[in-house]
Order: sequence, then C-alpha cells, then structure tokens
Amino acid sequence: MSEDKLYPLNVSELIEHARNNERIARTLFEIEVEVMNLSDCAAFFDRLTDMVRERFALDDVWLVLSNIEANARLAETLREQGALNTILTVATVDLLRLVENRREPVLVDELARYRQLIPPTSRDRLGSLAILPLVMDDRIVGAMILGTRDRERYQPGMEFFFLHQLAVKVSIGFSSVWAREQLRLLATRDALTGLRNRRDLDLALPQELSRARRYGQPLSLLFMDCDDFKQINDTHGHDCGDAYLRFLARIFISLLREDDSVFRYAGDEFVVVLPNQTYSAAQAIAERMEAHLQQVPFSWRQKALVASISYGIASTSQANWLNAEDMLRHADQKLYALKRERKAAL
Ligand SMILES: Nc1nc2c(ncn2[C@@H]2O[C@H](COP(=O)(O)OP(=O)(O)OP(=O)(O)O)[C@@H](O)[C@H]2O)c(=O)[nH]1
Repeated sequence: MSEDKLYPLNVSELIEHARNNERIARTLFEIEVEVMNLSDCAAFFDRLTDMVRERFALDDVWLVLSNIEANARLAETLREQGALNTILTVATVDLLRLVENRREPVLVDELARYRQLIPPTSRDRLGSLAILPLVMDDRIVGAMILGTRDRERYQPGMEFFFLHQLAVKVSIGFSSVWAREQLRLLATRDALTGLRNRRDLDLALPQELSRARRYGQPLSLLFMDCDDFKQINDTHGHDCGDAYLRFLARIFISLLREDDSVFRYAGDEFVVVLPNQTYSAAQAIAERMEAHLQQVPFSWRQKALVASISYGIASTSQANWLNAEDMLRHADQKLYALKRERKAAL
C-alpha cells in the first residue's frame, strides 16, 4: 500500500494515481468482506493478517496487544482458539508512547526505538513499519503492524489515508467479532469459575457420545460433588464458598488432559467428560483428584480446609448408552450411592 505520490505532475501520472487508489480501495473492500463474517477472534485475526500481507506484498503483519486487564481475556481467547499468527504483548505505557497516544497510523523507518513492537525473528530484516492503532471501546488496546524490508515504503510524514481507513476497519471488525465472542462466552461459561456451564454440557455430551460411537472409541464421564459444601458456606461465609469452588475448578483443570472438559453442572456439582477413556481410566482420574485434594488443602484466611469430593462414573466401556441423559443420570445415581455409603460408614 504505497501512497507516496501525493501531487502527480501530469495527466498520465494523475490517472495512474487514481487507478492505484482504486485498486487499494477495492482490495480493502475485499479484505473487509472476507473477514466480516468470521465468528471467532483467531480466525478473524489470522485471515486478516494473511490477506493484508499477501494483497499489499508485505513481509510481515502481526498484532500487538497492550497488557491492560481487559486484554487478558482477549489474549487468552486467541491462544485457546489457536491463533497461528504472531501476537506480542507490550506494556500499555510503552504502546501509548510509541503510537504517540494517537488513533492514526504511525509510519517509521528508524526501527531501533520500536524494537519491542517487532517479533524477534523479524527485527533484523525489516526496513520500515506502519503501526495501525487498534481501538476498542474508545481506547487504544493494541496495534496491527505492517512490516516491510523496503526502508522507503513507510516514512514519517507520508500520506496515510488508506492506512487510516484500514486501521479503522480493523478496529471496527475486531470490536464486533470480540463482542460476538463475549456473548458466546456468556452463554456457555459459568461466571464464577470460568468453567463451561450446564447448557454447554447439554450440547457437548451428545456430540461426544456420537463421535465416540462413530470412531468406536470409549467415552467416560465423572459426576462430582463436594462433600459438606453447605457447611463451608455456613462456617466461613459465602465468599469462602465461592473461592472454594474456584479453587476446585483450577485443580480439576490442572489434573486433566487437553481433550478432557470440565463443566460446572450446578452449585457444588461438576461433570468431567473424558473422551477416549475407559471406566478404569476414569476411576484412576477420580482417585488422583481425591488424593490431590487431600494433599493440597484450600487455604482461607490462614486456615487450611481439606476439600473432599464424591463421584460417580458412567462409561461406554461398561454399557452401551443410548443417549447422553441416561449416561449422566447413571453417573449421578452412582455419585449419590457412594455418598450414602460414605455417610453410613461414618
Ligand atoms: N458459595 C456458594 N455456595 C453455593 C453456590 N451454589 C450453591 N451453593 C450452596 O451449595 C450448597 C450445596 O449444599 P448441599 O447440596 O446440601 O451439599 P453438601 O453440603 O455438599 O452436602 P452433601 O452433598 O450431602 O455432602 C448449598 O448450601 C447452596 O446454597 C455458589 O455459587 N456459591
């Protein structure tokens, strides 16, 4: 995207200039159409940076996010969704200083000062940059950066009308894909623990079951419930109960594999879906969780509370479940049978 011929001197140059501008405008429109309907942030960002790099013959295009609190969720979402292109994180003060706190593109051909905005692998090969501030909710939250080996291509003081247009389109596009993403998160996540919620389990479990059937693989699930959770609330307060549930969620996630999923089913009940795991593997996981909770107490205001859970297992390696509800009900019944057994033994 070169906009260096601002005042052509003759008619043929003027026509060429107009044609060039038309080409750029068309390309920008094509990029906008292509990325407009992408529904997740990583797909939006990957497609956008690939297209900008290809269509404008750039050497590198990447995203920089400032380290403000609001970006942590965005960065995590991009990571979870497996964004393939480079994303750098920089301190907000540094970013604002380097883009001079402006919402317009910054063109630079002296790169030393901007090193922290450039991926290490590109630092020694680029000659100039166009830094396009990314604005969300009226705040500069990052930048999309266009890098080229050509030192002449982006120079301070150059006209940047189309780059500015691109920056605005990127900001609007990113804001709307992120808003859609957050709506989806609100609908599928439990607000207290950040785990997937029951509604998401209702969608995911039938899919996992039919996938397991199709590929002839086992599928197991654990239905888990905290023991005497009401007593924790009653003795230490609701805040402690909330923190305890968040603690459990972190422990469960840390002990599971990437393919496994944990859901908060209700109050103090959790469901773990274990694709490709047999009954005995599920049993081993549940025992590992119990043992871990015995060893790592939850600490609340200098007190160590030992969390304990009961669980029930349902597995396709034991029965040929016709549907997800039956499987879930079976695991729930097993859980309560174990609870009764444990209480009777006290
Ligand atoms: N702090 C907190 N408490 C919750 C939340 N959701 C549900 N609860 C409480 O969880 C408690 C669950 O109590 P019970 O179902 O009797 O379970 P329990 O005390 O663990 O008893 P057993 O399951 O028989 O061991 C209730 O007191 C609910 O008020 C929450 O989000 N935060």
